[in-house]
Amino acid sequence: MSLLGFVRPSPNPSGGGGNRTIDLGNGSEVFYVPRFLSPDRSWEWFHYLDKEIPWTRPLIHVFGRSCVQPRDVCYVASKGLSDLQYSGYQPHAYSWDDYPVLKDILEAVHEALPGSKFNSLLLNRYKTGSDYVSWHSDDEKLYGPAPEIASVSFGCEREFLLKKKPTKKSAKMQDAAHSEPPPASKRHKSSHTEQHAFVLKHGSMLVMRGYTQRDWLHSVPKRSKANSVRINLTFRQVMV
Ligand SMILES: O=C(O)CCC(=O)C(=O)O
Ligand SMILES: [Fe+2]
Repeated sequence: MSLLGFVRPSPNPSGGGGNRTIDLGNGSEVFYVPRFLSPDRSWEWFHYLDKEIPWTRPLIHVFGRSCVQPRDVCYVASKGLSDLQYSGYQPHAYSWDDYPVLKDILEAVHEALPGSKFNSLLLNRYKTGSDYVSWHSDDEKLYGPAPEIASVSFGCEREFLLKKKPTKKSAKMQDAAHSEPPPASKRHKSSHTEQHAFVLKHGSMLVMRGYTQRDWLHSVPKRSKANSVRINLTFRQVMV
């Protein structure tokens, strides 16, 4: 444990401490560190973030429709980067200097992931189990072709799902099958159902690497039993 209060990942990434590396195939990988930060420090940071971050719930545009984003968000970025834009929404970029705790968390992430140079951060707050993020990938051009994304979670545990994007071939097969879903016994054979689930713990870090954004989708679905606030920080590197 360092002064910053975080636990270094073990030298063998898939070894002790519950750390898990999942090889998703074709150059995609997920690395999960359940005890990245100590619980006490994580609660201290949770309360700071809950209170001090200027959370907003913007109007976004998806599939030709406007809707309120189903969670609170905020965006922090270094000066001089290209603007982030998603779902017809361009968030205001706050400065790291406005929120010193974010710099401490960034330092902890950089120390744990040698070579990483994150310069932007998307913050999410899920107030209840009705808040969620639907299936998507963070494949915006400004992150480059194979971005590393580090996601740190605080508060209520929520499920994080990953599923493979349908390939052109499997999409065609689905079209041919029309509306009837396949019988349960056949479902596992479809590439659509290749899926992984993680329960993201208070103080944990999950890292997506390689071609995960190109080839996989991820989501945090609604959960009626999740009855307290979860805050999630996703660190990214905008290419300059
Ligand atoms: O809340 C999470 O764990 C994921 C958030 C996410 O996927 C995103 O901000 O792009
Ligand atoms: Fe994402």
